[in-house]
Amino acid sequence: MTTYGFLGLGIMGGPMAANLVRAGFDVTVWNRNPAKCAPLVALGARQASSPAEVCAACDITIAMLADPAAAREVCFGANGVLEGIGGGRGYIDMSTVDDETSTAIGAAVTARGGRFLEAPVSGTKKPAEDGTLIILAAGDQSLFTDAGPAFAALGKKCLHLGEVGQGARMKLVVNMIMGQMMTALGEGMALGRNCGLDGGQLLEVLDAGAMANPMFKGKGQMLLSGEFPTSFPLKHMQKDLRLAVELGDRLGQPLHGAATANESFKRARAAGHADEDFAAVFRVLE
Ligand SMILES: NC(=O)C1=CN([C@@H]2O[C@H](COP(=O)(O)OP(=O)(O)OC[C@H]3O[C@@H](n4cnc5c(N)ncnc54)[C@H](OP(=O)(O)O)[C@@H]3O)[C@@H](O)[C@H]2O)C=CC1
Ligand SMILES: O=CCCC(=O)O
Repeated sequence: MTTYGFLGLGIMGGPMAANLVRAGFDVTVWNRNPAKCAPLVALGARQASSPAEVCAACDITIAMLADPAAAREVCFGANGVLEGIGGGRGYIDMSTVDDETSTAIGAAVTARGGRFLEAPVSGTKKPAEDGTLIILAAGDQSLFTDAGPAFAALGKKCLHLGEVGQGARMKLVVNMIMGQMMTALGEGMALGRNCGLDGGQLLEVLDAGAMANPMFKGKGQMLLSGEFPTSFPLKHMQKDLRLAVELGDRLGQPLHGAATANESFKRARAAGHADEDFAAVFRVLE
């Protein structure tokens, strides 16, 4: 039976690794802060002391890390992925990173004799817990096939988008749209309230018409309550907008809306809302 490693047990990685254990897979976990391994070990996972140890021991290792810097450090750093990968074993990076980072990691893993797939996800904390993520994979086709049973435990939909880089690009485009939807809702709520409208009725009107969507429904309630319990940290959305704007810059593609949304998220991050849910961008819009 295929053995799995899991690197990065944050908001997303913790429940994803737990779903693999619950699905009956043999799972070995590692996290920079080792305390986060304890709930997984209690479920039946093994704990390793470095990414290298995980990659050497497991047929397929999955990573879910904060950002490009974290993904590079875990791959290229001391006792990192490259020191354990090889022999056709697989490495699947599910973190949201830029295409250049993913391509560099993929090339290094392949050069060491490993197989590489990028597989960022749409869906947040609850879908991670429920195993209903949307997996945006790209890269080694044989690894995509081999990891199919694990993807089935993690997600409700799984696409193979082509060469490494296409998964990262799809994820950044999707989140670029989502970030702008969030600032659009926040500005609408701010203007509506300032001109005397009822916020709940604004959400009711939106939900009844062509703009109805689950995100406005869920995040709209956060705007009404003024509470922003974290599913998707604001700092990560700002990172994604930054990476999307950089991608547009490389391609000479104007991204006026994304650049403006990025500035709002930067302000919110600087104002102390980095670890709140990304809906807390409302704080700097209201
Ligand atoms: N939350 C969400 O709704 C979604 C998030 N994503 C993406 O998934 C990824 C993870 O997100 P999420 O779980 O929310 O984030 P968290 O901030 O909760 O977790 C980040 C993880 O990265 C680890 N990490 C950070 N820096 C380093 C480093 N330098 N070296 C090693 N490990 C490091 C953290 O380790 P430690 O515990 O030690 O700090 C932690 O395990 C991000 O790329 C995010 O954009 C994608 C879809 C939805
Ligand atoms: O990257 C985070 C995306 C959150 C979501 O898709 O709901």
